[in-house]
Amino acid sequence: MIKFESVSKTFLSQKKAVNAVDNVSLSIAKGEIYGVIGFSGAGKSTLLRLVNLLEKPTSGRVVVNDRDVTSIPSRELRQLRRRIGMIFQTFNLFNSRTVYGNIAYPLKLARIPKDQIKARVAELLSFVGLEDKADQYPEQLSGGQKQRVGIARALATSPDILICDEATSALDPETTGEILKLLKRVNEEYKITILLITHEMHVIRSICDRVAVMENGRVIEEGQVFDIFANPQKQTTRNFISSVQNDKLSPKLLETLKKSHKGRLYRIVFRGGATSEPILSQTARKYNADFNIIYGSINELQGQLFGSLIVEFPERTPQLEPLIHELSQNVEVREVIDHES
Ligand SMILES: Nc1ncnc2c1ncn2[C@@H]1O[C@H](COP(=O)(O)OP(=O)(O)OP(=O)(O)O)[C@@H](O)[C@H]1O
Repeated sequence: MIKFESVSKTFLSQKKAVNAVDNVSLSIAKGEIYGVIGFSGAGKSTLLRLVNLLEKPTSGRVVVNDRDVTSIPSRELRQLRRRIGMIFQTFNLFNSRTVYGNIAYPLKLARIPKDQIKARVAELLSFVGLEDKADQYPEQLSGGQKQRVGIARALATSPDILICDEATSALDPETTGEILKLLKRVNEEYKITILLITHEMHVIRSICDRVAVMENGRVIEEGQVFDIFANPQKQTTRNFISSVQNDKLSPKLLETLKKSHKGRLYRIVFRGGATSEPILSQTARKYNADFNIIYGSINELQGQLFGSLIVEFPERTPQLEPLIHELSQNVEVREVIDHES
């Protein structure tokens, strides 16, 4: 559906070359929600803009719907762009047009007859839940409502692909959740492939099937969201994950816990299958040991359970070493000695 083949994009800025996208190869399948995450300046926006040729690659190929976008004539490019909807962090609505006018705009450009435009806009307004706002202007809408208009406008020409440039970054957490649910519906009900960029890991965790982590123009890690969460390879990825895991101990909290828990502290990481088994209690019972769960979180991710607990075993536990050894056959176990980065 979308393929980046050894794609690079270099900008010349004050006579210095900036490799915004550096030899990226990615393949996004039809029907997927694919997320690209990275810090500011990682190259995400540039990568996204290569899909509809708002930027031209310096080298490599970008293939969309089996066509190399860099080599197609401009008339065909216009047609291809109708197959690719785009939404933005700042919504980019026309302030002088009503909600109706904004959504109708791409249909007018495509010379669709007026009665068909009316029917399509009505359908889209109902889909995004703004039936009663057709005659209002963007300035009369909340951020979430503006993004709904942005989504309706992007869907107007029935695209196959929706690209989202930090679509929820300007919204509060509750509105973000609503917009992400709407994007999920866009994907499921209209079967639209979504490519999104974000710097927020919770966006990836909420709706993406696969994720690529970008740093300095390169993809440093890529895969199924669950696999990346369960087994991150790079420190940048770990940092993004810990921003949503909420189970890392700060030095201050560790100090407090150690004051009130004098035993040995272990972090036990659960990934997928292991969470459905009572491994911890079974193993502790076998060794006749007590334990105390003192901190942690278990979340759902792509239908699987995932998370970690910090467990205290009393210092006097008689067979602690074999118990920990047996536990670590099934789950990841590590002693919490110092604060964790
Ligand atoms: N038109 C341009 N001319 C010169 N340099 C550019 C241009 N566009 C982007 N860059 C540079 O390319 C690099 C990647 O920028 P890009 O906007 O793609 O990153 P990003 O990950 O989307 O960051 P942000 O989230 O801040 O937008 C940055 O160093 C940026 O300064």
